Amino acid sequence: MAVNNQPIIRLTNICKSYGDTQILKNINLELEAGKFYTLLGPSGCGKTTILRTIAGFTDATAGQVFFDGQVINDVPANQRQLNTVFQDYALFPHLNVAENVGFGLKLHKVAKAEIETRVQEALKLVQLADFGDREISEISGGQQQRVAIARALVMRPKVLLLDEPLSALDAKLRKDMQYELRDLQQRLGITFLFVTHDQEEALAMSDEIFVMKAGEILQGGTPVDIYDEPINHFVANFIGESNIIPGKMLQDFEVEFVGKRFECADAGMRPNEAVEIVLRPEDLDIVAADQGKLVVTVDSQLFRGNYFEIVAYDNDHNEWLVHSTNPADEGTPIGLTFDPQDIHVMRLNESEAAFDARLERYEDDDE
Ligand SMILES: Nc1ncnc2c1ncn2[C@@H]1O[C@H](COP(=O)(O)OP(=O)(O)OP(=O)(O)O)[C@@H](O)[C@H]1O
Repeated sequence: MAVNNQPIIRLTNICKSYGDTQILKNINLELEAGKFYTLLGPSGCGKTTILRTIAGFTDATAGQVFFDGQVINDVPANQRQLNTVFQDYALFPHLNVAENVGFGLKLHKVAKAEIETRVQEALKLVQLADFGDREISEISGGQQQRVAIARALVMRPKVLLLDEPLSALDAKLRKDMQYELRDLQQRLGITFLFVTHDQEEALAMSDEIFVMKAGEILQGGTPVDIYDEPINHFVANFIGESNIIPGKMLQDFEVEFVGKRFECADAGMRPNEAVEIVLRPEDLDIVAADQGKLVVTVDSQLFRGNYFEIVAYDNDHNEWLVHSTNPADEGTPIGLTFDPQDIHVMRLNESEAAFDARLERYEDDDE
């Protein structure tokens, strides 16, 4: 028997332009069934346009949208087996909670008794079982957000598209909802494609993240892969905090920066190739100045609750961010040490495909 392992959603070479402005540039992505995916990128990079193209609210200028192996470019939005949760929830203020959730089923002429059962089921999933009779104006922002999710889930979609659904919530509620959404996705086992410009949210919730910039997907991968091995300056800078320092690859597993040679875990570049190195602030340890692999001078610091964030400069005027459990004295030199494995070396203009191929090649060589 054939095993169905094709992606539930596949985009091939999707382009979108408004007039002369190209908004999406050759987007290719695949979503497997049952996983939590996130499109992450700054405002205006095209995240919503990708969601709208998948949902059928926007036509691509070129390229194909596949759902379960079938091209769906010409399938109207209301006939696609997916639902969208919008940023502003788009609830109907004149309908109560249950009526809002059951609206789509009523439109599809589902029998009244079945609507009632499915609405109750959906409200239970989002922990609002007793709220069916409430007016929308009588529930909180977080509850409205859950009604919007219940309204989408009641249609039993195979894929749920979520466009910045947590952005209207305050920080505490937003965090609670991150857990709830992640838990809900795991319990239901349906595919979520979530849009956010909040990198912490993306790292916390996703099985896989696609990092976008100006209409392109720069890198896709698990949160750990993207955090540990960003392919370029933009991704390294956008995901987490990092020190990005110019350097030179001397040979495989040996890099030079701030005028010193260091062992590292990267390879496959040309000798003397200009590169950038990434060292995360939490991977740096402070020692006495004469014992450091590098010496930097402390410029300023902020107390962040469970650590001090120290800003320091080396002799080449590179800024270094260091997370430390102890404060440092401003204006004084300190030593920094780090594990060679924590140095990540990036080529200056490497595509994701070339990066992946190089990684594969030298990981094979290692064996
Ligand atoms: N109907 C339209 N006509 C012209 N330009 C549009 C239209 N819709 C979107 N755009 C432009 O396309 C670009 C991408 O918009 P999109 O909403 O996809 O970005 P986004 O990454 O979701 O941003 P945000 O995080 O701010 O929601 C923006 O520059 C936007 O102004």
